[in-house]
Amino acid sequence: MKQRLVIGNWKMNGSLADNILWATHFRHGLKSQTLQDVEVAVCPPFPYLQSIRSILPDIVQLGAQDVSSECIGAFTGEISVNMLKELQCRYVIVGHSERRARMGERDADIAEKFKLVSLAGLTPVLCVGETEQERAHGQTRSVISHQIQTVIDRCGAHALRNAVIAYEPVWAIGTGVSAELADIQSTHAVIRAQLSDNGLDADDVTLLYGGSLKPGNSEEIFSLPNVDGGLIGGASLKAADFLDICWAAQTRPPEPEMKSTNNVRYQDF
Ligand SMILES: O=C(CO)COP(=O)(O)O
Repeated sequence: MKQRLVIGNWKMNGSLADNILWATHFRHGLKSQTLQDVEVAVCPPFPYLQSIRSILPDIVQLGAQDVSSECIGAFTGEISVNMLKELQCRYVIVGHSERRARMGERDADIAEKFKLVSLAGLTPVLCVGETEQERAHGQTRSVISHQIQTVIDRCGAHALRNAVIAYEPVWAIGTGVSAELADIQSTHAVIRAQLSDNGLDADDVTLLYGGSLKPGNSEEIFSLPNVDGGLIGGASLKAADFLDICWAAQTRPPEPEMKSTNNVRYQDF
């Protein structure tokens, strides 16, 4: 079975002190049991990348929440892919719906970012998903298909090999209401069909679900045959919750007593 991937996207949350505490708790929590068949990554805010890297064990990968579509030069406030590489990022999120909506990022900008990330040898995490309105108009498939096709047309299908696509229905993000299992399953199947129409194998691309994924629903979502893991926002902000999601992603589940249902396990740290 394919290794699952669990990525925490902290967005613009926490102070330096909070995030250092999170990483310290997570490191201690990981010691309680070896994670099997799961790759874990966290995407802290840019200024904290280096501090978090220095605390987390090497088995936890670092990711960035965004990247510039330019390589170098007079682009005030931008962060290049080479800078992310220097900071030991392995994953780079591109096209998150919050950036599409609030920063006006278009599919073409996102495809450019995707290209730079893959050329740099890092792994792009392409976020796709429909808004509430698009869903109500029955446009889910066409929206997602366009988001993916723009990247394929700009970068070539081969660029998606070993890449990650995260299906994040916009209406499920931060709402506490995740998509129905059947909808996740069918949308992921549609994405896989599009990838295969473009000459890719089903296993070439890691397909994540994101949107109100939490300890209470992660096990059933990860059990869907087309889901290779999750991209987690709110529930990644508590180390204990994120750890529980990581345990749930294991293909061989942990012993029941190793699972945490609250933060008690961390009181000593
Ligand atoms: O946007 C997300 C991850 O990128 C999902 O956020 P939530 O898990 O808070 O719904």
